[in-house]
Amino acid sequence: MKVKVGINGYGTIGKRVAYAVSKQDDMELIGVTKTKPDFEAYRAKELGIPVYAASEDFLPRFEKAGFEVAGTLNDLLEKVDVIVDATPGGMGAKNKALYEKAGVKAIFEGGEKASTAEVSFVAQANYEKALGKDYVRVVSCNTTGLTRTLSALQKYIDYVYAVMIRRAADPNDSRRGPVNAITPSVTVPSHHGPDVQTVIPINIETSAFVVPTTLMHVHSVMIELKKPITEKDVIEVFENTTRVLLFEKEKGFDSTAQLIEFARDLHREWNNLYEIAVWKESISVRGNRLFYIQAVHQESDVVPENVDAIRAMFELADKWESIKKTNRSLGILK
Ligand SMILES: NC(=O)C1=CN([C@@H]2O[C@H](COP(=O)(O)OP(=O)(O)OC[C@H]3O[C@@H](n4cnc5c(N)ncnc54)[C@H](O)[C@@H]3O)[C@@H](O)[C@H]2O)C=CC1
Ligand SMILES: O=C(OP(=O)(O)O)[C@H](O)COP(=O)(O)O
Repeated sequence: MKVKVGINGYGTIGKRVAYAVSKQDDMELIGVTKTKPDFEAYRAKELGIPVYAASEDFLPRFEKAGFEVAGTLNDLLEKVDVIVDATPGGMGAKNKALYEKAGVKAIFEGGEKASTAEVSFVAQANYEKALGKDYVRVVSCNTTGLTRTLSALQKYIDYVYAVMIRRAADPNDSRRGPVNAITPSVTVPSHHGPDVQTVIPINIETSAFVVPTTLMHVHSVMIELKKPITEKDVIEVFENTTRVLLFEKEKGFDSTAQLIEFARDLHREWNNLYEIAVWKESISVRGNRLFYIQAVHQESDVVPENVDAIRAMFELADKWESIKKTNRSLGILK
């Protein structure tokens, strides 16, 4: 059986999840919704993806442009087993009633509150919790990044403090720019720590800043250790952690710019870097404190999580079978 998947909200995350779903042999991409017939809608059509109007209200825009849609969101919901809601943050909670009415399972993204879904999800940390569930939230890019590395170190953690240096906008988002400022989240701790706690039970606080860059987020992580671990051990843990890669400044990875260039050199679609990038030299143990610095490609790290969430919701595979299958299909290095 192939799970029939629809995508509501074909933006930064939605189009990448659509691509990833189309790469799975146990899933079928049935269609995507658009609010307007822009270049992304035309490109989807060229790729053979059925395009639906996000609601009846948007139909006149498509009619005016002579863009033939396959129907509206309600028509799409009749054809799918699961809908991935990748609409702007907060909209998913409002859409949930439509999904419930249609009897369709739904995945929500990190812009939604944890209470929107039955479980907040990062595959390698809590895949089993999503088995058979109807509503799953794939947590935000930052929460996914923190959870990937912290879950690998969980047994050593007494307390975590992390500083989140967040990109101001995605590369295609000219509405939020130009920017020339650093914006602190003045509510300390920022929402990221509590959000990690929706996935793994650790003691964590975060503070956050938005800076004028579009490429990636960077996290400076400090862990107070419950039991000793050496730098060599931490390197070994990360070497053996899926969807986490070590990068060396020594080899020219000075900044997020070279990490993105690396993804380009791999000929990754949209220069996606699905893996969390940890700077190897930044891993430092001083007394009972462990420090490291990592970067998160906000546009893509949650994409494999959406695929695994679908598998868990339909109980198509166990955790490692799903993670390995997703990794292979997207060229994730380990
Ligand atoms: N961009 C990022 O860095 C990340 C975003 N997320 C989360 O993913 C979700 C989607 O974010 P993005 O893809 O960045 O947003 P986006 O703005 O790039 O895409 C949202 C898409 O939804 C469309 N849309 C607007 N109103 C709609 C409606 N009523 N019905 C259907 N579609 C509608 C927009 O036209 C756009 O194509 C949010 O919850 C966000 O917090 C999660 C991880 C990273
Ligand atoms: O949705 C996101 O960014 P955005 O709300 O700035 O577009 C990213 O997932 C980052 O979100 P977070 O900083 O709340 O983890």
